[in-house]
Amino acid sequence: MFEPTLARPEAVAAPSALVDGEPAAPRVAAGTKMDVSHLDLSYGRTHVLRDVSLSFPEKEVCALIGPSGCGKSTLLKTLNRMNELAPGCSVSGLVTLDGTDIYRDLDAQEVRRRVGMVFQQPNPFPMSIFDNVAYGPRTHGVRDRDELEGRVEQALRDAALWDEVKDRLKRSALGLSGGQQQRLCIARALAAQPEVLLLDESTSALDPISCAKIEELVISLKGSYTVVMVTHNMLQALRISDTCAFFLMGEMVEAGPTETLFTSPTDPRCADYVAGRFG
Ligand SMILES: Nc1ncnc2c1ncn2[C@@H]1O[C@H](COP(=O)(O)OP(=O)(O)OP(=O)(O)O)[C@@H](O)[C@H]1O
Repeated sequence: MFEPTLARPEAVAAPSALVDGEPAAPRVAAGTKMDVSHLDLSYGRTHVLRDVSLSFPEKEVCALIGPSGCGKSTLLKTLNRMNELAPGCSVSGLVTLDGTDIYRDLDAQEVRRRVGMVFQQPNPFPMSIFDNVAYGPRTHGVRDRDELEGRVEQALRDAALWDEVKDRLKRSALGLSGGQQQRLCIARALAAQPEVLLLDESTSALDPISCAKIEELVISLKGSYTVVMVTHNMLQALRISDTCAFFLMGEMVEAGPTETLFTSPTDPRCADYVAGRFG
């Protein structure tokens, strides 16, 4: 076991700061689900994120784009404190969920329950389809069989997988196709009833049909969840995201409504990237 060396983030605009003895109101705009302010992150001596500030509007999809190694996945992991699991990681700045500082004022387990994550490669547990989806609720103390069954069915329906698996819930999840496995992983994340869903290149390992199903799924999830996704697929970002942020070498270069970012970006580096001239 290693000890994470996470530095306590220095609150830049701590929502819990006292002003004249009264708690200050959260300094995030209405409609903002998560907010990142002046975030810096290093792995040992490698400075990976530099003074990143970015807001994630509630119940919208935000795509993080940029060339390989620019820090997209690292930023994603700071949103549910997964970065703490990497040795030598230190972070400063402020990350809030509904205006609350997730590093100072929330427990890491609570953050990870409220902010779920799905990875690039489908990673179902070697257990039944039912047990995969029930895993989160069980971990959070749900024991009642009816409640568990209800949660599993709802999550599988939300992940557009119920009809394909309802007759084989006791069979191994490893027998599903890659695309089905990834939707199962989304169902597993949804069963924990998160408020935010992080998708880290979650379609890049899939065939085009499975990829299209996940894209449809993400579109259907907005309205219920706030989604932040990392993608290398510009067309995918254009198809399914509402807002988009372009990163380069650890800096957030430009962010805004996806259509604006793709049709009339202000920064020439962003213009070159979305036009496919590099990356
Ligand atoms: N656990 C870690 N320890 C040390 N360095 C890391 C770690 N994770 C990532 N890095 C480094 O941080 C930088 C950003 O990596 P990150 O994975 O966030 O980039 P990315 O934009 O998501 O890249 P890609 O698109 O290729 O997935 C890279 O230089 C990477 O080598």
